[in-house]
Amino acid sequence: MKITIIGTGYVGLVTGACLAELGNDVFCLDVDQRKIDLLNNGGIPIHEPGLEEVVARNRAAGRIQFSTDVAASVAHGQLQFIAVGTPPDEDGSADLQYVLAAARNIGRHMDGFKVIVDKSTVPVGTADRVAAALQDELGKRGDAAAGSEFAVVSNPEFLKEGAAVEDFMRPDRIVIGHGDSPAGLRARDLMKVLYAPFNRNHERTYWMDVRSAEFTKYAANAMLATRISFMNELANLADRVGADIEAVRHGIGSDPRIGHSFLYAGAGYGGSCFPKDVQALERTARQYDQELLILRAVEAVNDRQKQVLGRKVVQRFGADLAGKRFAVWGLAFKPNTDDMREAPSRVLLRELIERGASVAVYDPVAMEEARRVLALDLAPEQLEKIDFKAAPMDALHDAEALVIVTEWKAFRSPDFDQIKARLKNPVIIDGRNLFDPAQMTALGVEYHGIGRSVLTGRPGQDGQQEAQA
Ligand SMILES: NC(=O)c1ccc[n+]([C@@H]2O[C@H](COP(=O)([O-])OP(=O)(O)OC[C@H]3O[C@@H](n4cnc5c(N)ncnc54)[C@H](O)[C@@H]3O)[C@@H](O)[C@H]2O)c1
Ligand SMILES: O=c1ccn([C@@H]2O[C@H](COP(=O)(O)OP(=O)(O)O[C@H]3O[C@H](CO)[C@@H](O)[C@H](O)[C@H]3O)[C@@H](O)[C@H]2O)c(=O)[nH]1
Repeated sequence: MKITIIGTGYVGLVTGACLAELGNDVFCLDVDQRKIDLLNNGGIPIHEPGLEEVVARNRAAGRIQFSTDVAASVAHGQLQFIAVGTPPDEDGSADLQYVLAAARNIGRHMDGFKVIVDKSTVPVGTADRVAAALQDELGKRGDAAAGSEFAVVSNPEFLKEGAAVEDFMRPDRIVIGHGDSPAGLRARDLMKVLYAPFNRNHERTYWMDVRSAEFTKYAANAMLATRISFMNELANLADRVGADIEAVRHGIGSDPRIGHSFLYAGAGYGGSCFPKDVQALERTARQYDQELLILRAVEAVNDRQKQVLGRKVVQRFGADLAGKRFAVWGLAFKPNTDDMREAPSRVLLRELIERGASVAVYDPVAMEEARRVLALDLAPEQLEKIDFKAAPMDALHDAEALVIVTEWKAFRSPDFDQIKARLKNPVIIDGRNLFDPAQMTALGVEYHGIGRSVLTGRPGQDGQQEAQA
């Protein structure tokens, strides 16, 4: 099929590349000329495992093209995917300006039947606004195409960064919301053909009305964020009462009604989705005079959890960190990505620097993006306190402690003798619970995990700051 993808970011590029991989003829549009030039020169603007190969293969086969030409993009696909950003507005609601601009562009140039597929994460009711914006543009036209038909369907995306290609190619489910007008049913039939290759083994598509599909996306992210905040809150309590949150995780996850996924306590959730989507759903509820109490707490717990590593440093080394140096491993909000959006490392670095410390940092792929983002977060003299190192062990020299923020695979089995030899004190503060506390004690490492104080003989102590917060 001929498909246009509007927005060539994480979701648009992965969607375009994967649909091309299935034999479709894909046109990727973006307003960012630099991004399009980079892609046309064989580059990839994001770090996403496997993506470069899929893009290269399909570019060579002539199945994917990149352009800023709006008219050509509208002419190309009968299916027009909207995959532009929906960042939080000042009040936390989703900013729909890019989505509506894309809709207007389609209305301005379309000629004949089009299906607008909303892949961006958008509040319930957005499809109606997309249809209205597009219709408004059509109404301004005096040509024969002004009466063109269209349908808006909702097809939210559930891929995770760092595993985006895999998630897209092997989805747990495909959610499609469509209307039941003749145009809506025609759109449903085209979507059925498009997604048929994903349904060969078993049917993965859930067909529903448009509003339910829009809602499903927020419900999924809100549920996952809730599980994380729930576990983080319990981990802080475990630190105080002397229980091991990892044992508790296994103990509850073995109940199939609960399951093992997304129960890892840590330094808080980040990324471009959970923080903004939880906020946006709360905002939608308020617009309808309802308060989502659970989600308000999920957000508050996460804001506090992002400070947990800073609190553990202060608890161990005191509030005044002037003249002290710390090593930080991991900057990206999660492994296998260079995405720094809402990354807990940003909260930690700010706190350490504001308390007078200097920091040596290392991340396997996010160093360049971190430099860009931290330059926006911090004043120039604060930025100077950050030393970007080329290898994890280089960050340890003269540091009071190693703080781990992101669970990259390369950090899982380090040489602890080297770590001990380089650090000033053999202290590891682990925001992702990578290591076995008993093994750390045996190795002579003073280990502070999240919710694991019972195993290091410090129940009550590691939790003190949480109690005061
Ligand atoms: N990143 C994820 O893991 C993920 C997963 C599922 C859903 N989502 C949702 O998908 C949407 C896109 O997210 P993303 O992370 O891919 O964003 P992104 O910021 O990486 O990419 C968005 C792209 O859209 C382009 N753009 C903006 N306006 C445009 C226009 N009028 N025409 C053409 N291009 C335009 C931007 O230049 C940018 O390249 C959001 O709603 C997000 O919530 C994201
Ligand atoms: O048990 C867990 C699992 C995750 N996290 C953190 O949660 C954040 C988000 O992780 P993850 O969900 O793996 O990454 P995202 O790429 O943000 O993906 C989420 O957001 C996307 C955008 O909406 C959705 O498409 C995905 O389904 C959804 O998982 C990261 O900071 C993780 O460190 C935890 O702290 N504990």
